[in-house]
Amino acid sequence: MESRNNIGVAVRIRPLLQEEVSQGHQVSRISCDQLQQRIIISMPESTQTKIFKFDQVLDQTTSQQDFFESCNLSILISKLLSGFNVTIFAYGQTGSGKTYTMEGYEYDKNLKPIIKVNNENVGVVPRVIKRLFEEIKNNSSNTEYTVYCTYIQVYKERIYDLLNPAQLKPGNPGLKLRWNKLEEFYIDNLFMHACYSPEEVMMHYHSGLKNKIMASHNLNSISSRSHTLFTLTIEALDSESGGILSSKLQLVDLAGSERPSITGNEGIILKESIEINKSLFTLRQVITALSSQREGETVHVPYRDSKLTSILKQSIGGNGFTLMIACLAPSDAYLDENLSTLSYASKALSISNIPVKNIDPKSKMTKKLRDEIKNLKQELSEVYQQIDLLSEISILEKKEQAVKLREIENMPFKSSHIQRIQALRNNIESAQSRREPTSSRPPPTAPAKNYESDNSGFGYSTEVLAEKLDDSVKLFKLIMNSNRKLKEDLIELKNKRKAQESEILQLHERNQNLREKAENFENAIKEEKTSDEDEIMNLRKINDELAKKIMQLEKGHKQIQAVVVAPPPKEKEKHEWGFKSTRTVVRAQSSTPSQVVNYYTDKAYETVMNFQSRPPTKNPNRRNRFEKSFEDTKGEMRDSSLDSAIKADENLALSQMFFRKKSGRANTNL
Ligand SMILES: Nc1ncnc2c1ncn2[C@@H]1O[C@H](COP(=O)(O)OP(=O)(O)OP(=O)(O)O)[C@@H](O)[C@H]1O
Repeated sequence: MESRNNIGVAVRIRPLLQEEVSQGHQVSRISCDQLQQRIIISMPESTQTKIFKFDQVLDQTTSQQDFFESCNLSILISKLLSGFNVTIFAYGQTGSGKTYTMEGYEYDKNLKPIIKVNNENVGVVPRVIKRLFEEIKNNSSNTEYTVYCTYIQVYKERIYDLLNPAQLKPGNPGLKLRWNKLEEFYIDNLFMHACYSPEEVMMHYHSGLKNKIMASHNLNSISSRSHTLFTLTIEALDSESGGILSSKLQLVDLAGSERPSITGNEGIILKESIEINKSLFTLRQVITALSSQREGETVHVPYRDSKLTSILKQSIGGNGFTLMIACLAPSDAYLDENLSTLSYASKALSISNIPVKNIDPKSKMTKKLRDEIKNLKQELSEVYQQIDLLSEISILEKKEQAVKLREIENMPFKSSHIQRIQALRNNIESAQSRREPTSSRPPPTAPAKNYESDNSGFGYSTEVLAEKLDDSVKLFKLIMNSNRKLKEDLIELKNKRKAQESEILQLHERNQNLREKAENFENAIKEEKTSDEDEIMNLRKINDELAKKIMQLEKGHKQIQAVVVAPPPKEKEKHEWGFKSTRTVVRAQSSTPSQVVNYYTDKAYETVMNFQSRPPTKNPNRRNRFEKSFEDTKGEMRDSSLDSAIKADENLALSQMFFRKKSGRANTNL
C-alpha cells in the first residue's frame, strides 16, 4: 500500500466574457496571488478579506497550454502508466469555464461541438490523450500498453452510454450501476472500445461529445445539462513477467450548480437544474464528510446518495490520484457562488486518498485471448478479400480465371485458414462425390468445380466459402463471448480474493485475541493452583499438629484412666489433697492453643472435680504413686467426652478452612 496523498486542487479564473462586459459586470472582489498560490476575496461592505490557499492558482490570462503545464498533468499521466488510477474533475458554478477547461471546443447554434483538433484552445482531455500516447510510444521498457475508452453521462440520476447510439433514444432507462463486494462500482453493458492510436481515442471522444445534452440559459449559452465522464482504461502487460497493470483515467466535466433566480431556467431546464443541484449537493456532502474525518476515524460518507458520487467513490477518498479543478467566473455578481466553490475546494484539499497500484497477474490469459481474437480478425479480413476476388473471377473466362487464380495463390496471406479451407474443401468434395448419385440438389452455381484441375487451393464454391465465413464469424463471436466471460470471471475472482484476504485478516485478529485470552486464563489457573497447594500444605501442617496433640492427650487420658480405676481415698483426707483450680493448672502447663485448652478443660472439669473429691489412699506407696501419676498428667487430661469434643472442634475448624477456601478466602492462620 502506498502512502496517503491529498487531493490536488487547482483554481482557474476565467476572463470576463464579451456579454458580461457589455452588461457592465465588474471585477473588483477577486484577485489571484500566483506567487503564493492564493485567491483573495474582498468582502462587500467591509474591509475584510478572505484568503484561500491552493496547490495552484491560475488567473484570467492563463492559456490552455499553460494550464496543462502548471498543473503537472504529465506527472499524473506517468502515475497512470505505472498502474495508478487518476481522476481529473472540473467543479464550479454554471458558466465558470469547466467545459472550456476540459474540452476547449467551440459550439455551434445547435449546441454541437465544432471540432478543431490542432487548435491552441483545446483543453485538458485532448491534451492528456495526446501526451498519454506520446509517453506510451517513448516507453522503453518491455511493457505493452492497450488503451480502452468509455464515455458516459449522468443525466437526471440516470447513466447513459454516449458511445452507444441505442442508449440515446428517448425513454431509455439508462444503464445499471452495480456494486461488487468491495463496494466498487461498475456499469453494466457499457461500450468499451480498444484504441491503438490517439486518433482512435479522439474519434470516440468526439462522437460522444456530440451526444451529450446541452442547453442555453442566461448564464451560459452552451451549458452542460449532465455530468460527463470520459474514462480511459490502460492495460500494461509486462511481456517478461506476464503481469498486467490495469489503471483508469477518469476525465470528468461536472454540470455546474445553478441558481434558478439568475439562470432564468424554466420547464425542462429548471428540472435539470434541480437534479444537477441535488447531485452536486451530495458531492459537497461527501467532500465535507471526508474533510472532517480525522486519521483513524470512520465517518459515514454518503457516496451512495447519488449516481455521481457512487461513480467517483474511488476518486474522492479512494485509491487513486485526483486533481480537482475549481473554476471561477470573476464577476462581482457571482461572489456567493465563488465563495462556495472556494470553500469546497479548500475542504477537498484536506481529503486524502491512498493510491494503490492495480496489479492483476491473472489477466495474462486475457492478453492471450485478445491476441487470438486479433489473429482471427486478420483471418476474417483475408477471407473477405478472397471472397471478393473469387466473386470477381467467377464472371471471367476460363483462361483468365486460371491466370487470376495463380495470382491469388501468390498473394501474401498470413493466416493459416487457407490450409484449413483446403482440408475442408477436400472433406466436402469427398462427401459430395459420395452423395452425388442420389442427390436431388441442383449443382452449385459458383464456378468451384472449374478450378479443380489447376490445383490452386482456391477451387471452392462461394457457398462453401460463405459457410466457412459463417463458421469463422461464429467462432469469432464464440471467442469474443468467452473472452468477455473470462474477463468477468477474473474480475469476480479478484474481488473474491480481496474479500477473502480481509476475512483472513479478521480471523487472524480474532485468533490473536483468543490466544491472549487463553494465556490469561492459563496464568489465572496456575496462580489459583499455587494458592491451593499452599493452602493444602498449611492445612496438612495444622492437621499434623492437631494429630500430634491428640496423641499426646490420648496418652495422658490413658494414664488418668489408669489412676481413676484405682480404689477411692478416704473421706477425711480430701481436704489435705484438693487443688483449688484444676483449670488453672492445666492452662499454665499446656502448650495447646488456649482456645482448645479452654474447650476441653471445660468439658473435663466435672471429671477432674470428681477425681479431686476422692479421698487419698491410706497406703503411702499407693498414695505416692497416685500423686506422681497425677502430677505427670495434670496438664493433658481428658475423658471420652473430651475426645469427641476435640474431634468435633477439629472437624469444625477444617470445614471452616474448606469453606473459606471454596469461597476464595483461604485463611491459614487458624
Ligand atoms: N479560460 C477561458 N478563456 C476564455 N473563455 C472561457 C474560459 N473559460 C470559459 N470560457 C467561456 O465561458 C463560457 C462558459 O464556459 P463553460 O461552458 O466552459 O462553463 P461551464 O462551467 O462548463 O458551464 P456549465 O456548467 O453551464 O456547463 C464559454 O463561452 C466559454 O467559452
